[in-house]
Amino acid sequence: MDLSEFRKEYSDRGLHREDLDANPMVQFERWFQQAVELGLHEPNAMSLATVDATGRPLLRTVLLKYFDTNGFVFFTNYQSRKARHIAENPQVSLLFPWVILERQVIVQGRAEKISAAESLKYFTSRPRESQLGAWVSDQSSVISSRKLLLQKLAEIKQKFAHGEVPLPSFWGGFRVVPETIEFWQGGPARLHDRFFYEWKDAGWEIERLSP
Ligand SMILES: Cc1cc2nc3c(=O)[nH]c(=O)nc-3n(C[C@H](O)[C@H](O)[C@H](O)COP(=O)(O)O)c2cc1C
Repeated sequence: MDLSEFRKEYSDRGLHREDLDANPMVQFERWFQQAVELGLHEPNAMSLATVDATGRPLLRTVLLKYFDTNGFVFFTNYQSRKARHIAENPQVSLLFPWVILERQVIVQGRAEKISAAESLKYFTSRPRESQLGAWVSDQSSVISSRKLLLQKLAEIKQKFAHGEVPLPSFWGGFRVVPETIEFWQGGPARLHDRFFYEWKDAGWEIERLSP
């Protein structure tokens, strides 16, 4: 299938140096809020790239659950493939594909496990079904059938029939502490605007990159 005629001209909305906040997390918050206001489906869905011990990269989607000046936090199974990669190499990359806004944000940084207390705070805010689901899935391992998962769910439901569902020791959050963050805004004639923030000696430096 030839897709060479799939071509869109981008608007001249532009991104100007003087409009950027000195702190990329503040800039990210602005863009995130605009994505929410536009009604984007799952604006907090992001691609997470990890690298295994042999240097092979792998991407998957995860949901950003909160962010602040310390970084971006997502939740997962600590025994999953992504968690194994992070244990071998904590350098990761995140990508927010806000294509409908003619935008993308790319983050490079280090992934760090958050504390169990911080994970618990989020875990208790989840619906009970999601809490039980965390117990059921031995994420990224091979399973012979879906039936097995449903059996396990029934067992877990019985086990935790009364009271609160405890936080599994194998489940929690990672914080991606950003080292670089790039904001990309599509422009006419493929002359897009790109601004690259890099953390250097206790401060953020900003450079414009050629599209
Ligand atoms: C929209 C969307 C959101 C997802 N959110 C998460 C998430 O927040 N955490 C998670 O562990 N997996 C999430 N997943 C599933 C992951 O993409 C992936 O299949 C899973 O984490 C296993 O990845 P791994 O085997 O590389 O560790 C999501 C998938 C999609 C499509």
